[in-house]
Amino acid sequence: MYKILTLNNISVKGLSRLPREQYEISSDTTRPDGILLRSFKMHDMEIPDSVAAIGRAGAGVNNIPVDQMTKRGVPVFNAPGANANAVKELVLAGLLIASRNIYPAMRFAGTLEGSDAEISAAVESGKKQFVGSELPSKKLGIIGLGAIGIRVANAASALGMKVIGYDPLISVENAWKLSRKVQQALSLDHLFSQCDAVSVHVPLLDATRGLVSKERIAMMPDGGTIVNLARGGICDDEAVLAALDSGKLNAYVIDFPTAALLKHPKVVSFPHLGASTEEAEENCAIMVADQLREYLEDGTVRNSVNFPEAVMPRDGKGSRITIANANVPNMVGQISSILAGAGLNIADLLNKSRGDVAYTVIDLDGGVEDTVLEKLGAIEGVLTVRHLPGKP
Ligand SMILES: NC(=O)C1=CN([C@@H]2O[C@H](COP(=O)(O)OP(=O)(O)OC[C@H]3O[C@@H](n4cnc5c(N)ncnc54)[C@H](O)[C@@H]3O)[C@@H](O)[C@H]2O)C=CC1
Ligand SMILES: O=C(O)C(=O)COP(=O)(O)O
Repeated sequence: MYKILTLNNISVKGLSRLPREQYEISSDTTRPDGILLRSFKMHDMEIPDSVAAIGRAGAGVNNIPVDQMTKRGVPVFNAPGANANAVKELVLAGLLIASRNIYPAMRFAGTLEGSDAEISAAVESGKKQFVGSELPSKKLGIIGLGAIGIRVANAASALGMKVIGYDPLISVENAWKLSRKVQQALSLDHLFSQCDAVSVHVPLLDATRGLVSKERIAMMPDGGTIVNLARGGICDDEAVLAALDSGKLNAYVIDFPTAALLKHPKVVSFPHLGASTEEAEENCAIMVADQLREYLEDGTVRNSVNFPEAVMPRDGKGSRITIANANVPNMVGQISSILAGAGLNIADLLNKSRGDVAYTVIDLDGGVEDTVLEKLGAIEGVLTVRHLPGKP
């Protein structure tokens, strides 16, 4: 029986991918084999050494101590693209809320009292305070052309906006998906200096912290909008607030409000709502539950943020061993010597590496003794050894 600890509410459709006769799922289990979570902050948590894998039902993994898990040989999975449409829709909503002054206009309408005739008169005289602008008159800069950025760029372009994107690490697959109308920015400064609105869609990393800075905001045309549904910290909030006060910026759309941001009338705050749709919650939970199950049962690695992709078909009968180790020379040599020394025949073998981690999947013709697993675990640099018995 595998034990799964949930640290957030995970969609039932996702959890149902883990059969109850094999999986015990609980929010307070001890010694779990796997963890499923959304935005729970794991950095201050003691992660039991029983944990073999972690599944993030979403995109961002800055709430998970990924480096620490890599050193332990524990893969962290996420659900790339599974909530991207939900975020795209909220970005478009944010742009429209800001450009049409929808929030103050709704507040104004909500305060009106009197007869229908009086309300009608107040509506007609009051509406001039909320005159907005239309999206096609604006140029939008997208920073980060991943699952979300691509969708925002294509949708904004289809709505008639001029769109320019910046992503020096764009994948070939994503580049193929980008509308031909989207221009390429050669640098961040090139993007900021010509965009009325800028939307960030990068992970929070050392390299992206404070990316929307005082200096870059100063390059924008007056009256601009910043949209940040990516993570708090990517924009320098103090610089944004100062630019809102001076009129340099007209609006800041944020999914990660702080006390200072909530007080400002030009800030459009959402309560981290980007991925909160039934569809996205289900998509993410299903994707990550499937990946966690495949890893626990077969050692397959798909969509990990710290492990190499490793998919080796399995006939199911023989034993499978998986080994995560430091990515140094002669590991496969040492592993196969130990197996040969124990008289075990390797039926199939896959070895992949990514950064500091290498991962080996070995199918054996027969079973394997615990003493052999102990010898494998004792090789210097080996992080984890898992034995996945054959299935009938
Ligand atoms: N508000 C919400 O509920 C949600 C927020 N997010 C946030 O959005 C982020 C992006 O999500 P996805 O598009 O799904 O991820 P993704 O991994 O598909 O795309 C990220 C893109 O950023 C690019 N990138 C990385 N560093 C960069 C840099 N320094 N400059 C420019 N581009 C850079 C990468 O090349 C990649 O193309 C997540 O990491 C997460 O923080 C994601 C989903 C929901
Ligand atoms: O997927 C992401 O990165 C998100 O920010 C979504 O967070 P959530 O799962 O809604 O807590």
